[in-house]
Amino acid sequence: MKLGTIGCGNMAKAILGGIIGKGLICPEDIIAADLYVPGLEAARKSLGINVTTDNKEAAKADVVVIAIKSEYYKSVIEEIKDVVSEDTIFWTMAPGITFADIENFFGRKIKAVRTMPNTPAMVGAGVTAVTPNEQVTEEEAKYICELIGGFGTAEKIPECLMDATIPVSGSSPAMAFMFIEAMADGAVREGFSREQAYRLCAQTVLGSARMVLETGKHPGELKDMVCTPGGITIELVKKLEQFGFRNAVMEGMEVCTKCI
Ligand SMILES: NC(=O)C1=CN([C@@H]2O[C@H](COP(=O)(O)OP(=O)(O)OC[C@H]3O[C@@H](n4cnc5c(N)ncnc54)[C@H](OP(=O)(O)O)[C@@H]3O)[C@@H](O)[C@H]2O)C=CC1
Ligand SMILES: O=C(O)[C@@H]1CCC=N1
Repeated sequence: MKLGTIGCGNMAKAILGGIIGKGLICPEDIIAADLYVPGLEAARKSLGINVTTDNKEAAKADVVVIAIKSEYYKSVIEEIKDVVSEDTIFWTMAPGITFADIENFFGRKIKAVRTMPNTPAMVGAGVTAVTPNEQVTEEEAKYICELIGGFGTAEKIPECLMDATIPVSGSSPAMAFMFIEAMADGAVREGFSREQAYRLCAQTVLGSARMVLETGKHPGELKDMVCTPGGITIELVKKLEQFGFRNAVMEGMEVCTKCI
């Protein structure tokens, strides 16, 4: 299988790094198109892939990943639609671009898979929401999920939840990084070095996330295990609630979805 990407920015490079690193597709069978030549050259050097400034070249691949902003989809599809065959799997990752939009831009039915990846893909720990359209066979959907497995895990969801997934997993690394940064600021206030503060805080978040995934216990139960009766952790919980911690998170997620 040959894979092409249109757009070779942060997400495309993260995805390609995982797919190549896991040996799922060799670099020689990958071609990335972008307008930004220095970025393409850097990707060619670091990943060993073919690069081009001609989107049509990348669109001739069997699987075509569209890793550009939502607002460019219409014009890019206009540019490539004649070289995209009925067997091509068109892999999207842009907020708000629906199957109906894609069909409308192409003016015909095509095989499409909508995804919402996230940047932890850069370290092979991404989670990607995925939904194939009716033209994609089960075998093809399985293959795309295998490729996604190169940079993390895949979660199949219905198309109606795709936009709601953005604040849940697509954008939420930003929230997680802000949380780690805020914790580290608190640690620095107490006298820790930045380096040690980031290690302590990031490892704590990583370990806590693993507990949720590996114990299967409710996060509230895990939180309760930290809160010694009459102890000091429950004071921390109370203070966070007083400042609207959960509400701030949910409000942020709501506005993110509304912006799509
Ligand atoms: N970053 C993230 O965490 C996530 C991003 N996404 C989605 O993935 C997509 C890509 O995002 P991301 O990688 O962060 O963005 P980047 O800006 O890092 O990469 C996009 C690349 O596409 C190039 N580009 C723009 N227009 C064209 C065009 N007409 N033809 C070819 N290349 C073009 C850009 O060039 P130039 O800079 O010159 O415009 C840029 O190099 C977006 O739809 C985003 O919403 C989804 C989930 C997570
Ligand atoms: O901010 C954005 O538009 C993209 C979508 C999900 C993460 N980043």
